[in-house]
Amino acid sequence: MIDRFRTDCRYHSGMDAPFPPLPQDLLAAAHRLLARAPDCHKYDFGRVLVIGGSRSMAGAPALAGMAVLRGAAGVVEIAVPQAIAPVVAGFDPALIVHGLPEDGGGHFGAEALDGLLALAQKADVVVCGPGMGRGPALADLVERLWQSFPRLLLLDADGLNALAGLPRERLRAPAGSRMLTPHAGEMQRLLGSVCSERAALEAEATAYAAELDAVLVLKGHRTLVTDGVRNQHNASGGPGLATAGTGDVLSGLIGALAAQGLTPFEAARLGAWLHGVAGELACEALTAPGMTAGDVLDALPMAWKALAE
Ligand SMILES: NC(=O)C1=CN([C@@H]2O[C@H](COP(=O)(O)OP(=O)(O)OC[C@H]3O[C@@H](n4cnc5c(N)ncnc54)[C@H](O)[C@@H]3O)[C@@H](O)[C@H]2O)[C@@H](O)CC1
Ligand SMILES: Nc1ncnc2c1ncn2[C@@H]1O[C@H](COP(=O)(O)OP(=O)(O)O)[C@@H](O)[C@H]1O
Ligand SMILES: [Mg+2]
Repeated sequence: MIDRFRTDCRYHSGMDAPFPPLPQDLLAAAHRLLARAPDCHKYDFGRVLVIGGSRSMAGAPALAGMAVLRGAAGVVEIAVPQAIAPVVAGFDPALIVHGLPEDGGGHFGAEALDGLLALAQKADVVVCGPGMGRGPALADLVERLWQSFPRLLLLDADGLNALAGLPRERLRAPAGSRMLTPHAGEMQRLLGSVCSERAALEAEATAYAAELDAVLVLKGHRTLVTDGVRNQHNASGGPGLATAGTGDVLSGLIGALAAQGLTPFEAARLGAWLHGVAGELACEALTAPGMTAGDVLDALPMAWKALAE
């Protein structure tokens, strides 16, 4: 019964090792993150800005922000519409939260754009989209970030929905590295097509990543990480991750790894691996039906430990 339960929590059942091995080429990068100098300080580990949230979705940017910290970046700032700022800050005292002007629907308003771009200037990585909703100013925000932010911009959730509404010719000249983390539904929206077969969707996603010169993480069972040329599937994780908010955790985690100096392709692959291992650990402790995204966050320290071993 116990063995059956353990294998239900992961999709590499049948392996002897407790977790699927990390691909060899990521080991050196992973161990660089684990080794900290005695005189280090938080700004050695990068700053991430999370932009997201809306009146009904305060949890998504909070989960992403917490995953930035559990992903070992030194500092996270979270920018949200002002009405939800106290709620988001209440998730954890380590979060720095900025409230920006909102429209009547509880999304960022047009007056928030300059403030958001100013906050981005200090960040090594911007994660934009979790819980952001679909307000009228958001396409403009994403277009301006795409064209002007000179470091890694990671778009997830409603950041991707805003991107899907922009003509592709306006995305030709990004100012820095770009990463997209869609689930299958968001990927189809980006492509503007319905593609229900996974292999065909992966092929289209790869071509899309190449066209945009972006790293793309197509999430789900055996998450694909592609930069349009290199394609890698993640081997960790399992069905316990099919619960609200786990994608928000992944976006913050990948942002944190990139802020610590991993390349976007490395950060996406290591992030997917750690996230999957944390999902397996949470599932083994709590069952797939019983676990939540907060449990994945709480299991991330043990996933780091698995990496260290
Ligand atoms: N506590 C919170 O504040 C939470 C907020 N969330 C936010 O909710 C907003 C909507 O996100 P949703 O993920 O619901 O997406 P959407 O509502 O944009 O898309 C969901 C649609 O895509 C379809 N779909 C096809 N393949 C899918 C797949 N593999 N996974 C999921 N859906 C698939 C679904 O059937 C559904 O029709 C985002 O801003 C997201 O960040 C969620 O992350 C959940 C938690
Ligand atoms: N059946 C599954 N097997 C493995 N991983 C899964 C499965 N279902 C969902 N996941 C993972 O859970 C996360 C869900 O992300 P997403 O759909 O964006 O959720 P949300 O928007 O609610 O945060 C992704 O990392 C995805 O790979
Ligand atoms: Mg999501």
